This record gives sequence, C-alpha cells and structure tokens, in this order.
Amino acid sequence: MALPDKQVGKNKHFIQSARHALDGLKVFFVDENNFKREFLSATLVIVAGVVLQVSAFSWFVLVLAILLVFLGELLNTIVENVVDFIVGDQYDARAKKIKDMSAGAVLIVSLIAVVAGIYVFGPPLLALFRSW
Ligand SMILES: Nc1ncnc2c1ncn2[C@@H]1O[C@H](COP(=O)(O)OP(=O)(O)OP(=O)(O)O)[C@@H](O)[C@H]1O
Repeated sequence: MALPDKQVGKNKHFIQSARHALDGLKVFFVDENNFKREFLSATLVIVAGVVLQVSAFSWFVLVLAILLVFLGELLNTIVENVVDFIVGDQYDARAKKIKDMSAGAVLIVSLIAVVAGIYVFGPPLLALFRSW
C-alpha cells in the first residue's frame, strides 16, 4: 500500500512529520500479517495482566516487551522492503544474509518478550495452579 501523498521534500513542520510517521505505522498495520498476529498476542497479554492483577512494575515490563516486539518487527519489515526494493525478485546471497540476520533480530526480541512473560506471569500462574 503506497502512502497517500506524493511529497518528496523535507517535512515542513512537526504535524507533517507526525502525520507521515502515523501513515507509516498504518501501512505496517494493514500490510503485515506478522504484525497483526503480534498485535493479537499483545492484546491477550494485556487481558491476562488485567485478569491476574499484575503489579505496576510488571505492567512496565510487559509494555516495554510489547513495544520492543513491535519495534523489532517494524525494523525487520523495513529491512525486507529495502532489500526487495534493491534486488527485486533476483536471488542474491547478500540479500539472503541481510534478511536472515534481520529475522534473527526479531527472534532475539521475541525471546526477550518470552522471558518478560515468564517473569510476570510465572509466579501468579504457579500460585493459581497450587491453589487448585
Ligand atoms: N532476494 C532474495 N535473495 C536470497 N534469499 C532471499 C531473497 N528474498 C528472500 N530470501 C530468503 O527468504 C527468506 C524469507 O524472505 P521474505 O522476504 O519472504 O521474508 P518473510 O518470510 O516474508 O519474512 P516475514 O515473515 O518476517 O515477513 C529470507 O529470510 C531469505 O532467507
């Protein structure tokens, strides 16, 4: 999905910069199925946080983890788009290396989110199971 205007020069004021940044996030949200899945996971995590009444610090950890995963996916999508823009449909060993490393970065961010999830939800879930 292309952005709606044909501006090529610099942004003239903050509102214009913010509008283009939001346009970028909208494209990311609409076009990327991975992001939709991560958004759904984040929603489930937030619901779990509410149900289990996690602490303020745990909310801080969860929000940071969620934003980190979104940021990782966004940067990976940018890398994939730039590589595709440069090499098109051609197989290129350097393109593979760049895309695989970028996917590796998403994997690392996802592992950080899993660790954060275990830190936040591990103790209350354990307590819940023990009380049964
Ligand atoms: N032009 C290319 N040259 C060589 N290998 C490529 C090329 N494009 C993609 N690949 C290989 O295919 C894999 C998948 O690439 P693709 O761009 O389809 O990512 P994707 O599966 O859509 O990733 P995501 O799920 O994050 O959107 C890459 O990790 C890379 O190994």
